[in-house]
Amino acid sequence: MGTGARSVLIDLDGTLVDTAPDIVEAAGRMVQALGAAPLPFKTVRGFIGNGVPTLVRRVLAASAIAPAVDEQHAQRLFHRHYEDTNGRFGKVFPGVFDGLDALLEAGYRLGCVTNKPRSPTGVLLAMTGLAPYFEVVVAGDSIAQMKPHPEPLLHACREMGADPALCVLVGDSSVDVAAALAALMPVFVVRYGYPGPDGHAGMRGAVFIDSLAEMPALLAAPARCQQTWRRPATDH
Ligand SMILES: O=C(O)COP(=O)(O)O
Ligand SMILES: [Mg+2]
Repeated sequence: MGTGARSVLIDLDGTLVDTAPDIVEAAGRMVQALGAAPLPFKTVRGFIGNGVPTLVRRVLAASAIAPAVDEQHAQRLFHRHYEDTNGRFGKVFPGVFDGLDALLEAGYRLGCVTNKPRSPTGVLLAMTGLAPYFEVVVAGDSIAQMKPHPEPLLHACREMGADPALCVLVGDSSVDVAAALAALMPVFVVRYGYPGPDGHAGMRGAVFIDSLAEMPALLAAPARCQQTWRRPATDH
């Protein structure tokens, strides 16, 4: 195998599931409950990636809502509405089930590392039928740190009893790229996800893919993967 990787850690929002419709709807209902008009879909989709507290903060800052509004209160509103919208409008991206099946077939072990909180993560993975694929799930409130900190990735490895040097990450955002590089893991980025405010331009060291189904062949292709190993963030 090219990377020598034995385990594949995979992001959730924007990588496995197109959750933006559910998240944007819940954020819109939160904003309406606070007396303002919902923001455009694309604006809120661009705020996804750093977990709920950051999403809520960004939505409040971009909305015509009194600056005095209590962030904790807004977060509670978001969570309440997201309980209702979670898994309702979003869909598993094309190629995901094929990719996961092929990875398991090829002998890789799988972990899911998301900044989404544990409770809705569990619900969504169960609803979509994705839960059985993953040996471990590390969510946004599982430990003290979230991506872009490397610790959630390293924590997932510890939980799996896997060597981080033999893991890769598949994600969609600059948060995933930063976390993987800090954990010294090769990182693969799906082009269809939610890259964050700076788009794909700043994602140095990432290998881009169009479908998770490409992963088994890529992990077995020495040239491309070794390039990722040897060229972390600073080199491009
Ligand atoms: O909840 C978020 O902000 C992002 O979640 P993700 O890490 O699965 O993309
Ligand atoms: Mg994501």
